[in-house]
Amino acid sequence: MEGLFSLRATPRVLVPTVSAPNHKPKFSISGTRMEVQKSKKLSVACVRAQQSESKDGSATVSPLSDSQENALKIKEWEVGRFQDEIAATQGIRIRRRPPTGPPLHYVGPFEFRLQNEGNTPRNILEEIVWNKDKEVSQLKERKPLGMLKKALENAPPNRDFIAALRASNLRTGFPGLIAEVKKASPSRGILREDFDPVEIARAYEKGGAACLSVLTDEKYFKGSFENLELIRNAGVKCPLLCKEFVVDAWQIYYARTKGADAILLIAAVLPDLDIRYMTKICKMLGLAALVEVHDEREMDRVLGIEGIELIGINNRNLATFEVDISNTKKLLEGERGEIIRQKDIIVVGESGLFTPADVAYVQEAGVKAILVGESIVKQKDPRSGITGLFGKDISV
Ligand SMILES: O=P(O)(O)OC[C@@H](O)[C@@H](O)c1c[nH]c2ccccc12
Repeated sequence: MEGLFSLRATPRVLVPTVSAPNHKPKFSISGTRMEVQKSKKLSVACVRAQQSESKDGSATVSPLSDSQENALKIKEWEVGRFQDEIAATQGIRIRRRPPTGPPLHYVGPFEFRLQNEGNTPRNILEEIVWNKDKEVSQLKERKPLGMLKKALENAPPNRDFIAALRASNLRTGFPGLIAEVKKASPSRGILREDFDPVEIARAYEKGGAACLSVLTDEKYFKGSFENLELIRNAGVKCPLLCKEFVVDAWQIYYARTKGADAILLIAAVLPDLDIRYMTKICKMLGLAALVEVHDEREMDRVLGIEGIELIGINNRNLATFEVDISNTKKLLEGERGEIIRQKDIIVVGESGLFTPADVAYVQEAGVKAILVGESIVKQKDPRSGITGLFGKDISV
């Protein structure tokens, strides 16, 4: 069941036949293999191509009639509903895109009407995801996957993100540090006015960071892929995490072409099937996947997925911004901690870490790595910010 209605992250999706009670499409697209696209234009084009393929394989383009376009819109709307329903069964409350409401002719005084909650995101994470979804569909049109795949040949070589964390943990006896190049956030506003990403990255490296995290979201975090590329091309040796809101596998390829060594996958946004599929793509591309959870349910989902090597526990709830570092401890207690040790998964304590006592607390809870932004990026000299964070100079 789950596999049938995979999200648009999945390149090829079997669209189920669902009959609309009051609408009889004049043609059937059931069983058609098509990519579920938000962009109606693209989907229409896709079905058109399917439709027009003749027996001898030659393609002729025949325009869709109004009723065919309507049938397609209904399918798209229905698939969108299924996606949200599947996500909801996994406790995911983030909807991938704004509800559009059923096509007009699909509702009526005597027909059933599904509620359209309106186009207002329920929280900041949902708003970011909706925005990202739009952004990605536009980018994809300019740089289709085929083009990205070619660009991979010229991508900078991969560095081993997880090995760097393990090595740093062994070398210093502290959790390996992923230091975040972060200019701003929706919860904290601007963190640093004089923001030179390369200078900050170099300072982090000198200060003993094992890896770096580079925010690439522009709208909410004032980050960019340009920053990622600049840092990568400046010869910084620490492996780089692309800190993005991934809603589409296309973004993983894109991150790799820009020199990322790891990418973030957020369990509050991505259903299990997406996480499975995306971690496989990461492996194929030689990227580490940092799978982020923030509550027990997300942790249990992720622990049930084969092949997960790196889990981040976010102490900040991305929907409410509340920060509580005891979250890391809570999620590592008991059986969960046991499974993590057995599977040799590296856990990263994320967000809200400011002092040596904070670091000791999450280390005691079982993390082998930490992800820190605000407390070190705000220091005049981020290098000494690292020394302050650990209460010790950890540089090589
Ligand atoms: O600045 P802090 O509190 O040290 O947090 C860093 C990092 O954990 C945080 O930026 C983060 C964790 N997960 C995210 C997901 C998206 C955006 C940002 C984040």
